[in-house]
Amino acid sequence: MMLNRALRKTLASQQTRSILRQTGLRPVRLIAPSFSTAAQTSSSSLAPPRASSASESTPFVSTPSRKYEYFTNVELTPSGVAVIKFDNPNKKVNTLSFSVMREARTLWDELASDPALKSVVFTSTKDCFIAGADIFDISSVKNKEELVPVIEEALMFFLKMKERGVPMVAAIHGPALGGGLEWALWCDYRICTDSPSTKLGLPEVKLGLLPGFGGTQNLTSLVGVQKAMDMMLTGKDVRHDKAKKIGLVDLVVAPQSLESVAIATAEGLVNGTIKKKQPKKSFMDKMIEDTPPGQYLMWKKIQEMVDKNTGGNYPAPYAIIDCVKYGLSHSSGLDKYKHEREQFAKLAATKESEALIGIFDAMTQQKKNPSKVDPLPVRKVAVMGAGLMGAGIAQVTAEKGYEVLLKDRDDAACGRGITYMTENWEKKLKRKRMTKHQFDINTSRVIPLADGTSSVKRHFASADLVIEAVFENLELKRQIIQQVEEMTPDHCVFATNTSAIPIASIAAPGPEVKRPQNIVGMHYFSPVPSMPLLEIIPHEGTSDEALATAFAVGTKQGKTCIVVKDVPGFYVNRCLGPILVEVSALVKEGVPLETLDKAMKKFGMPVGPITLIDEVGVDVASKVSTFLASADLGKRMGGGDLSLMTNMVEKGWTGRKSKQGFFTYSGKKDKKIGPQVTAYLKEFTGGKVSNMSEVDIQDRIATRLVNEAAKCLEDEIIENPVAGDIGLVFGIGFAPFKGGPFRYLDAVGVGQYVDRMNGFADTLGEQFEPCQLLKDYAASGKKFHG
Ligand SMILES: C/C=C/C(=O)SCCNC(=O)CCNC(=O)[C@H](O)C(C)(C)COP(=O)(O)OP(=O)(O)OC[C@H]1O[C@@H](n2cnc3c(N)ncnc32)[C@H](O)[C@@H]1OP(=O)(O)O
Repeated sequence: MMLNRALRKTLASQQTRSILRQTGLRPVRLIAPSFSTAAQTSSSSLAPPRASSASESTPFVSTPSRKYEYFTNVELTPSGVAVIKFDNPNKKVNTLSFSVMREARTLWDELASDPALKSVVFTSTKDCFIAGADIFDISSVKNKEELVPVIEEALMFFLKMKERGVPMVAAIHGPALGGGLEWALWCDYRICTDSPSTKLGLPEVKLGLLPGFGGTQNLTSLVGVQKAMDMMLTGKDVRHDKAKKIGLVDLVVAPQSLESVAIATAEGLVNGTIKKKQPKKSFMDKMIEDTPPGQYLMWKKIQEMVDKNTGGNYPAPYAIIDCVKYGLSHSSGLDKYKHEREQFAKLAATKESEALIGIFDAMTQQKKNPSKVDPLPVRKVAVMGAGLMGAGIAQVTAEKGYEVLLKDRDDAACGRGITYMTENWEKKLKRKRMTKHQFDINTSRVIPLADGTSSVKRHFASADLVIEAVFENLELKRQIIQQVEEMTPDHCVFATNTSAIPIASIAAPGPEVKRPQNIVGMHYFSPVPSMPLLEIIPHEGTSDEALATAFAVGTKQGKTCIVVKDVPGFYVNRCLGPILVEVSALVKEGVPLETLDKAMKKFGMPVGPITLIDEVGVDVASKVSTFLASADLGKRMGGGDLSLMTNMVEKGWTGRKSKQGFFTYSGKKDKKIGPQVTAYLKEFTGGKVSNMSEVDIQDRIATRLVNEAAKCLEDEIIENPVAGDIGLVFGIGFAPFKGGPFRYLDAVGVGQYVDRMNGFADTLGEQFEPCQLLKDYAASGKKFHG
């Protein structure tokens, strides 16, 4: 959410443009990226004096074995700096679990009583500062009211540390998220590294929560309302340069200098050579945040954005707004923190939070490679086909450090692919989501190769993985395999990006295919750079190595991977089939298109089904649904009239791309239902108009989707409900606050769901009959998630 930009736009339109030019867009000076550079400007307060080296430290606790479970032995330097290092044993990241917080209190009590203590540095032994409060501890508390005293204890602990009156420095390398950043916000000085892994953020909103360790208050005082709201309402993290620019950190250094600079800073804060920074606001920010008209506009804009983005379905953003507003009107005393923790506990008890935490858990679980063997080492990836799909795959592959060959039939086709990638990277560069250095490296990693280029064979001779993204044509795909097998080494994995052709047919042994064991399906979603899901489809003969390799590369490309069975539509499109039929049935019954879209947006889908069809293309939706209708889904594809879309394709109404689908598009945002579509629908429906209730529309579409997901689980097309949830949330945007189809079933109650489906089956037909698995769960009262 570009809150700042939006507010500036509003204010600018109110005769403040000149002020904006003079003040609001003034460039902010960035800090030198490493300590060595900072040290050259030694008179600046940004350049701390040389640190007493870590090797001069004397052990504070000189036990031979480790004294604390979650911290390394704390050291006190000769100048009285205590270096406290978070170090969760046997875990990749540090979290603030209940036990860590308990031990932190004990540690502090011991440390604070030492008169030699002059200042403190908090840092970590891992490539992670702190990933936040422990999400699983929060989930494990059944009665969420019990979280209030737990958070109160944490707050008392932070206050107690502050009361000791010694300067505290947070030395951050790697993620400092949620409660981790909140810990740093209690410190007097924050230093972070310029490593790409360093990111600072308050992502609690993504878990349906709010920052409960004082974050809503402390972040707002530090960086101002607009920037704090932007961070807290979107949950997005910021990198070192942005963190410095907005005043979230005071200093940025190279990782190798972090500890010594932090110690030197702590010493400087004690002896007065370094001053604690006071938050500063630009003139424009003061106008917006500190004047009644500015505040009025600011809150109006924030409210509008939250309403638009959440559809009223997510309580957390509203609670965050409430806490910040409360804090601004109760700025002194501890009331504002009390209010914050009470709101936190309320949110933690919501079903939305439970669902969103479920998604986090599922995403984490899906990062684990399910294969029994190690993936093959992959250095070079060849992408066949430089269309939208191929270029997108090449882009995400190059971004993650692989060498990429982008092959197509001629220079023009390769050029289009390269242009697509370059334009995307230029956008990132412009938005400061990528440095010029990264841009240059990425572009240099991709080698375009047109058919017939003399070096093709040489390049392919060292490819470890080939991903094919050409037309959906079985013969063509097999011809490509033949070419590739001739040029590549024996270990090279061949991944086919198909949405419709069975992997088994592509990999069937024959003159074209000699290494079927190396073939696996990798089904990407379009547009590849922004869609988070990847379906990985082994056929019966796929080797464990090939599967493991596809999974590892997909995960490294930033995708959440689910392994699915080789059946028509795989998982996501298979579930989409029954929805498309049901949409055609509802349209045939005379439900207006806008009503359909509105109902499903209210259900929580990011866009309604009519808009979705126009966006993916009426031709694509029509092809998928007719393909699935002729596949093995039987009665589950019944009950509609797919000529709705095939007629449209014949008319050339293919959706947004042709400016004419269900809607007529006249601009980026302008769309309406034109007279030709109204006339067509009149003919299609026989003039019927239905005033079906919103709930009935939602249930008719949702039941068919959810039933198909359950049938996929019954038929072992997906491995478990976790994969089923993540697949539909990330693949088609199934309401994230419902947590996916299986969490949704658990929340509604499978028994009730089955009753609803049976009711529809009685009146509308067998396409609504619940699958056996749903009937079994309804009978036993079992839940999909524990
Ligand atoms: C009042 C305060 C409230 C809060 O603070 S709520 C929590 C807010 N924090 C977050 O939402 C951050 C969540 N975590 C992440 O975004 C990522 O993780 C990281 C960026 C920190 C690291 O990513 P990567 O390097 O890819 O590792 P990985 O596979 O995601 O996680 C490694 C292990 O760490 C566990 N983990 C990560 N964060 C937390 C957490 N906040 N609470 C509990 N566990 C966490 C995972 O589950 C997994 O565990 P396993 O290895 O057993 O699968």
